[in-house]
This record gives sequence, structure tokens and C-alpha cells, in this order.
Amino acid sequence: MALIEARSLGKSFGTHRAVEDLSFTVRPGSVTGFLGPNGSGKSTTMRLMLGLDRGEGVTTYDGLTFGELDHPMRHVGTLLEAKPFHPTRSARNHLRMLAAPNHIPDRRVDEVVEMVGLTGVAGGKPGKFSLGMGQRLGIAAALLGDPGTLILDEPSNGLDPQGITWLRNLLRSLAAEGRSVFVSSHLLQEMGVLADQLVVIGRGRMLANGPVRDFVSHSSLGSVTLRTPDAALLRPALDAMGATTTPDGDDLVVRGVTAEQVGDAAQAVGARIHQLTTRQATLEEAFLEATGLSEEFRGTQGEPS
Ligand SMILES: Nc1ncnc2c1ncn2[C@@H]1O[C@H](COP(=O)(O)OP(=O)(O)OP(=O)(O)O)[C@@H](O)[C@H]1O
Repeated sequence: MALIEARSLGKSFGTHRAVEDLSFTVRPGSVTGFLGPNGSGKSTTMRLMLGLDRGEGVTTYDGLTFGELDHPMRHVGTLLEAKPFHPTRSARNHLRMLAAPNHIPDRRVDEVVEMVGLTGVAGGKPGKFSLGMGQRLGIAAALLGDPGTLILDEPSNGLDPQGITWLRNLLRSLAAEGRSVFVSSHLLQEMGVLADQLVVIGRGRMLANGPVRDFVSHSSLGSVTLRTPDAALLRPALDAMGATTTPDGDDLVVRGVTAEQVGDAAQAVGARIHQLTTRQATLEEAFLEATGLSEEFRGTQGEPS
């Protein structure tokens, strides 16, 4: 049940700066989603957190670096993109080989095989597994040591819709037990239901870090739709507040201000409101908006694409 603290992580590949000064925490009891466009540095960041890549900064698990943990597998379960499965060893034996040096009993191997739904095929060779089955085996390996912390890079890759729902329930229940879960995914809609916290990066730099609901509610793509017979009175007041107002049939769609601000402005100018609804941006919209800013940033820096 470790508090993960990543401080000032950085990494260059030659002249290319892949990760720049990333600091964040992942708290026990939470699922923290790690989002960023392709090539933005998510895998590199995870590798840095686990001491697999040399770079700048430090990551601690309840104050200890990964290298300082006595039995890392019992503290931190990991799933990274490259899955080193032995081509001829059975899935169950693959897990036993990982378990033995960590003093994890065979009983636990059977438990995790069942948890990931591979009981019927655990005698088979991972080389013959589908992408989704291979992914389940990787998740089983991450869970072997019953770790308090999970770092999972794209665990939903290759899973079908049932598999994605299963994974969501699994990760949420592991977090509910007090574990810290740090997970990257391209599936934004899924991340919106899975994660309660987000770390969003673009071009290796931090774009947003905090609760999912704050990330979404701060997006300017949310809107307030209202119906008023006094649009001529209200629109100038909203414009003066920096809002954008767009007529939509009998309605007025307002962006850039909250519903409360619209209500207050209406009262101040004596405009009647007959209907008012709010629409929050989706996580996808908020993500595209945030990472669009990062593309803009790239343009101003003159970096290669
Ligand atoms: N071993 C390497 N040598 C050189 N460049 C690398 C290496 N690994 C990653 N990079 C570069 O670092 C940047 C970040 O890559 P990384 O794989 O961490 O991104 P990512 O966010 O995980 O991408 P994806 O979502 O596509 O998996 C990319 O520009 C990538 O080309």
C-alpha cells in the first residue's frame, strides 16, 4: 500500500528530450491514469520509475527506491510493454519460475491464474496465446507477489470489451483494498470510468495532474445551454465576461463560464431564464484540448515532430 512519489524525472535519447521534469504522486486507494499521445514518454517514465532506464530524478515507494526494496515483486507489480515469455514453457510454469526466487508459494500461482481467468489454459504455451491472453498472463505476473502497488503500461491492450470490463473491476477492487494503481491507457472513455486521478503529459512534459473531475471541468469545451427571451440583454453581459455565446435554434450555447456565472449575470441585467442545462466536456475532449496545447508548445519551441 505504498505512496509513490516521482520527483523531477527526466530522460534524453541522444539530443531528443523524451521526459522533462515530471513530478507526481500516486496515492494508496486510488487508480491514477497516465495519459499522453503516442510517443509522449509514458513508457519511458514508467521505466524510469522502476530504475530500468537511466535518467534524472527519483521515484520512491513509501520512501524507498525500487532498487532499495527487499522483495520488489511483493511491493510493486509491473506490466510493461515488452513481455518476456519463454516460448516453450507453460504459462503456469512461467509464473512458478517468477514466484520461486521471491519465495512465493505455488498456491499463489494458481490463485492469480484464476484471478485473470486463465485456469483452463494455464498448461498451454504463451507463444500460442492471443494478445489478450498474453496480456492476462502479464497481469497475473504483476499480481503474483500480492503487491501494494501496481504500475501497468497499457494493460487493456488486446482485451475484448468483456476483458476491459473485467480489468476495470479488478483494478478498482485492488485500489479499494488500499493499493496504489498507476495505469496508462489509450482508451480515454475507459480511463474516464476507471481512474479517479490523472497524470497527463505531452512531449514528455506535465500538462495536468489531479482529479479526473477537475481535468474535465476545467476544459473550455464544457458548455451551458440556456433559453431566455432576453438574449439581447444577456449576451453583451456574457461577452463582457469573456464567454463565447452561440445561438442554437431557440437556445444560446455559452462557453467559457460556469452555470453559476451565467445565473448571476442574468440576475444582474434582469434577464429571465426559462431553461438552463450544463454539459461537461468528455475526458476525450479535455484530453484533446490539453494535448493540442502541447502541440502548440512544440511549435513555439521549434522542436522536430
Ligand atoms: N530506446 C529508445 N531509443 C531512442 N528513442 C526512444 C527510445 N525509447 C523511446 N524513445 C523515444 O522517446 C519518446 C517517448 O517514447 P515512449 O515509448 O516513452 O512514449 P509512449 O508515450 O509510451 O508512447 P506510446 O503511447 O506510443 O507507447 C519517443 O519519441 C520515442 O521515440
